[in-house]
Amino acid sequence: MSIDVTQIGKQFGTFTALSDVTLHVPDGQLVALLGPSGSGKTTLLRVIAGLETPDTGRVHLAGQDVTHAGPGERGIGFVFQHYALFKHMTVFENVAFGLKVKRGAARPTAATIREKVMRLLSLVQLDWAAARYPSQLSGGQRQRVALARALAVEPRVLLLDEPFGALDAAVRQELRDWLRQLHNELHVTSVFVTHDQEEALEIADRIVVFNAGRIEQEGTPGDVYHHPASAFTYRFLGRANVWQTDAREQTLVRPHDLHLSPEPAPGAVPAQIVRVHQVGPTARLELSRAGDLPSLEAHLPARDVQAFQVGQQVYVSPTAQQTYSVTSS
Ligand SMILES: Nc1ncnc2c1ncn2[C@@H]1O[C@H](COP(=O)(O)OP(=O)(O)OP(=O)(O)O)[C@@H](O)[C@H]1O
Repeated sequence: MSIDVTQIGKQFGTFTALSDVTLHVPDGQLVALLGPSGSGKTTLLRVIAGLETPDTGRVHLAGQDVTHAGPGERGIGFVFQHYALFKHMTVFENVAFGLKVKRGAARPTAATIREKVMRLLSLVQLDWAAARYPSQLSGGQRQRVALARALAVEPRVLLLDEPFGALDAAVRQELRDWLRQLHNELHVTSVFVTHDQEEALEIADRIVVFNAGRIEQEGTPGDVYHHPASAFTYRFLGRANVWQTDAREQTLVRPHDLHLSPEPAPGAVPAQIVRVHQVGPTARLELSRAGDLPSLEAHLPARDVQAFQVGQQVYVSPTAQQTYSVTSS
């Protein structure tokens, strides 16, 4: 089911949480809302869910105006950062809950509920844990139960608010891959809030970058990463060096786009290696430049770093760069 939000504005007192936000999410897409803390991502998710009423603008689901419909009328599933499973219920009962509380004819038979819950549990690879309690599961497993529970009522839209935020890096990675796979199977239109750019770039069909209550840029992961329209997006999507700056313009370079040579080369500027930090396949070098030019961070494949050492003078040139007018940062 497609989602359209049009010119949404939302104030909390004098604070503007959302300003003129217009967004189209086509049916079946997985879209990431990406931005710093406080930029309005969760507020937009809550507006789509009907948990927050916008001051201005409209919300349409599948072309139908739901701006004033309650959350229960929208057919939306929600998964939050902190898995709110019922502690006193087994995994099976947690997933079955939304089906059991349905009223009258909408309530499936016990056999249908059982079959559906077990199918969902096998989809999230937790059928073996049906009789366990949440306290007997890891954080990642609990989050998968939360997702199965949200899917049980067959939502037309799935909203995920930092669903893996509380988990450690390895589990996050595993759940990312798994969520992407699940989405490929189910195609439920999904909106996913994160402040982790890698997470967004890896799993989303489209990325919407938020900055201070506004949409800064939107596009495919490739679009926003390779063609950031502003210094804000460039900086938010990865580490950035200020190569050159003046009153009007600023040139930014990614650490892996800096080329280092022990010998002078055309276009290369002298710098001194201040620190070499090598863990894993990539080495990080800190470089200082003469005068008051900002220092640089360069990333090299670990096998290339042997040629360089702390204190050495090197010559640095960018292999790719982006220039922005200073007002856009
Ligand atoms: N009910 C509320 N009352 C007052 N201010 C609020 C309320 N809800 C959100 N805000 C403010 O609106 C701003 C946007 O909040 P929101 O939660 O949408 O940001 P976010 O981008 O999701 O941030 P985070 O990544 O930290 O969750 C924040 O400054 C927040 O303090």
